[in-house]
Amino acid sequence: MTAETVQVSGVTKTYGKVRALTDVSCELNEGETIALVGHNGAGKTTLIKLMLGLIRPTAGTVCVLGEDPAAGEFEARRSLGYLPENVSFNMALTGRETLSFYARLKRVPLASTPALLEKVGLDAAADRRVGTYSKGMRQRLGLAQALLGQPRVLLLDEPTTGLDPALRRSFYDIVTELRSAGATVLLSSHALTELEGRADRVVIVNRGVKIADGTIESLRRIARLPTRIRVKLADDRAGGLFRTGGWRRVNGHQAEIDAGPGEKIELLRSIASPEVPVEDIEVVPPSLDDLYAHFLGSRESAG
Ligand SMILES: Nc1ncnc2c1ncn2[C@@H]1O[C@H](COP(=O)(O)OP(=O)(O)OP(=O)(O)O)[C@@H](O)[C@H]1O
Repeated sequence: MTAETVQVSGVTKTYGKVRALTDVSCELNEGETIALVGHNGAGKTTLIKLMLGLIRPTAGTVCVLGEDPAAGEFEARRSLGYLPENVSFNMALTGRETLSFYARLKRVPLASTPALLEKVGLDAAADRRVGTYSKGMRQRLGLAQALLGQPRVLLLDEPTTGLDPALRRSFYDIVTELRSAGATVLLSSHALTELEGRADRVVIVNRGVKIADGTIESLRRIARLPTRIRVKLADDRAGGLFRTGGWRRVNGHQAEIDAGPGEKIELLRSIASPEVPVEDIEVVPPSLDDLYAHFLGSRESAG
């Protein structure tokens, strides 16, 4: 069994009259990458700040690496890495000086910083002032700071904002490496499409309430959303294809249908018939965007 690193139990957090989280419970495990997904203001940053011990829950408990993160002597703090949504650095310092500053704060050996700068692709720019860095470079410096001390739990708030596609890929390569080393990586994000295939689990929050929590596969099973089957026909003849109701012609050579749970295999068999001049078949399962919209919609209609 995998070990639990973070445990949030029945947490409610209010800021004055604003209720940011209501009775949220979730566990994060070792070697797991979790996507924390929700609208603006859903409560994602609040949840991360609670895990960091920057704020205290109004009700409920938070336990990180066996300790209360808001306690004065939170020993496990050095095993936590955090990348805030908006990284702000002293513009007058160089990248190397900035990272050394954080290494001292975290009591991490300074000797570990050059390798981190290299890991995030900033070695060549390490002696330039941060004020001359692009947004993506600052984001990468933020990531290097979060990686100081080989954290066991990494909390990354909107980490890929400002990164171009190549940098995003190298960012996710780093995340994969950390996960393999047993770290818990929590990524809060709006960029749902890029999280597919990268997150082991998805936690969806809406207006401070957790509305879904599971692997993408399990959420697909629960949501029972249709899988889209798209076929490319070799010519204008559709053969017996349209005998099955539900098909839509996309254009002269393409048609698609939404297959409900349990219908997919039967539909694929009917397409495989020699009567149908199929050139290509594409099977598109519901995306994370579709699942998110589904869970949000079912919550809204329930309440
Ligand atoms: N210090 C604060 N004082 C008062 N209200 C706050 C405070 N911090 C957050 N809130 C409110 O709590 C709610 C949750 O905010 P939070 O920042 O956790 O959301 P979020 O999901 O991270 O949003 P975003 O995606 O926009 O970053 C919002 O209504 C926000 O306005």
